[in-house]
Amino acid sequence: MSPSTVTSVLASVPDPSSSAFKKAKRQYIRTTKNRNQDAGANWTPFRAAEKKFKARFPPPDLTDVLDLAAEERGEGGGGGRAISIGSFSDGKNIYTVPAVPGLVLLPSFVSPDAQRTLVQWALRDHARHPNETNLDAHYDLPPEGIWNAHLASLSHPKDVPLIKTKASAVRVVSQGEPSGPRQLISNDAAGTDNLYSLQAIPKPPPEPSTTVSDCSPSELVPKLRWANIGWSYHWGTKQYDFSKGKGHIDSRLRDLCRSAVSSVPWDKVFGGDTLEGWGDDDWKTWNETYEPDAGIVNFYQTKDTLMAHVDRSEVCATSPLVSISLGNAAIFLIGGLTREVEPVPILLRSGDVVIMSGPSCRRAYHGVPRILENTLPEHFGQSPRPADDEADASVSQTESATAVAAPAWEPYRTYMRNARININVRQVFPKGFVPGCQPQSLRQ
Ligand SMILES: O=C(O)CCC(=O)C(=O)O
Ligand SMILES: [Fe+2]
Repeated sequence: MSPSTVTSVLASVPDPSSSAFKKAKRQYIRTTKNRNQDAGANWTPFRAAEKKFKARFPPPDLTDVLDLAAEERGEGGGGGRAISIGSFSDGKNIYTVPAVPGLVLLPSFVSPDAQRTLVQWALRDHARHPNETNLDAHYDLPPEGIWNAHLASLSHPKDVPLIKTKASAVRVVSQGEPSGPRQLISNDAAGTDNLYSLQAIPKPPPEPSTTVSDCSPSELVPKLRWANIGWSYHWGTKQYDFSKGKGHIDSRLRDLCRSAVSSVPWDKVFGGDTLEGWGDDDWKTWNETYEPDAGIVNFYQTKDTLMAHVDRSEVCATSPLVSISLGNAAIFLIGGLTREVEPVPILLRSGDVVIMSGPSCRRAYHGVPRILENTLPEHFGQSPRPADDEADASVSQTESATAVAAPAWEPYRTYMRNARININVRQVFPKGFVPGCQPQSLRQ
């Protein structure tokens, strides 16, 4: 990483004279006083990397983080770990990372205009009924969704109805705070062979927390953590609940994902492969068969992390998972089929697209141990072009005239100052398949 990149990224790590740094140091001394010096000896390489990047004190050394923006500027941020396999007309590259076969990185694929549109889409149009969010288990949310209730409360501050909790007087076992980290639940990998037994597993609604209280929409907005799109993901069992039907996937998001997938020269990614572990479907047909049908919108506050996990609930175990980063930058770790594989740390900036594809990468452990504070790009200070509300969010490689700041954008900017949004889009089923048909239909 070049000195200029190091400086801009390290701006997110507290300065040693700041009170945040001193507080982190005090906390570190307090919590490590009685710690066994060998505590880290049994950590897997993945766990050790998570610990390193999560640490508030001492602040992590980011020198080895794969930074493709620096690579694009010719400053060598890839350290030889990423290979360009193609480029767009504006000169931006498409990269693979040989250590993780099937991983494709498209830095700055989403234009600043489209990033702002996607942020609006995620908060305003997506995190609301009928899509499920993490808050639904615990609160009676208004039908217009928590974000629109928050906007209304900003316009009418004197008349803000409280959001009521769902917990009844009966004591129930809490499943944790609504804003807490994701639970560690081990789930069976979905496939054509066990789809029907996985469907039969009971998928009860989550228990409402008894430790939360009624609060205003604005207090709840920072507690938003995820929203489902398309097929409904059941977080308790980590399996899809097809009985709920297939939710809508916004056509602009679908087109964006399809354009990312079709821009990749797949023969350069998998051309030398033996096709072992691929099943029926392989990369040669993705231009016709790739069809996103589910996804999770992740909302991170800058202190949040996402622990190591494998996304194994999709029947399509090799087709591309398209992951779009918006807002503050993050460290993304991706390793291999077990936590024993040393992960590659990758700096993901707003507008970057990660594609996880093929049998190794789709089942690789990955996670987000750190969001980097104060890395919101400047263009989040500008409102989208007026037409963007309805406009196509697809990649416009040519940036439009600077937008005039509009009061309507201000709440989004304020939210994004301390946030990162990740839109994680998956293909659960082969194109055209409808669950509930005979199992054989998957194999035709
Ligand atoms: O936030 C990210 O970049 C990754 C999210 C992720 O891995 C997931 O939603 O499964
Ligand atoms: Fe994931």
